[in-house]
Amino acid sequence: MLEATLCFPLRGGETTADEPGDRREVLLIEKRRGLGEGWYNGPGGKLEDGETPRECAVRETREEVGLQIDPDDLEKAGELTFLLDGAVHTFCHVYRTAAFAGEPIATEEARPEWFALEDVPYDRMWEDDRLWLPGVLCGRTVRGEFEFSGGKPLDEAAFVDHDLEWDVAVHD
Ligand SMILES: Nc1[nH]c(=O)nc2c1ncn2[C@H]1C[C@H](O)[C@@H](COP(=O)(O)OP(=O)(O)OP(=O)(O)O)O1
Repeated sequence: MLEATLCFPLRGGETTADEPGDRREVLLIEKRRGLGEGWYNGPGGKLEDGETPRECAVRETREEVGLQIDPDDLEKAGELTFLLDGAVHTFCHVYRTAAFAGEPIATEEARPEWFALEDVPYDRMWEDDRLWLPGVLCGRTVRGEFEFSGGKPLDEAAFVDHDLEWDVAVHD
């Protein structure tokens, strides 16, 4: 089983009487290699030896788009289990943060792009994202299980079933 992370940096959000509503933006990456290549997702990746999930989310966000994040500023938002043909493929820790330093830059791994929350390109993301990411972006916590079938790699398997629990306690 792989352990991995996803991180969703958020910016903006000042509302006025004239323009109420959630006007925040989320930083997504268009992945240039690896699992989910060509799709949008948050920055993230697999844990390295000896690394905590929080450290991994900070490192991957720095390596993929050049943003600096203090690990204490990450807010844990979810725990997702991705199963492939009945076996756990990846356990993924999901974080969000409104605190970071720097401007996103494109790297070999990723092209960053800010999206208004109502314009998140779910048709160009993993099929499961539309089920859990909207809640995560508006501050909720989630625990989810997502089943894929049809053999490796996971991004070519069919998404067949899911189970979600909202507003759960998630640690670290
Ligand atoms: N069904 C799914 N929905 C989703 O939103 N993200 C998923 C997903 N299945 C995997 N991921 C994410 C979690 C994690 O951030 C990433 C893992 O992909 P990879 O193994 O290719 O990692 P990386 O491309 O970052 O590789 P490394 O840099 O070598 O760690 O894919």
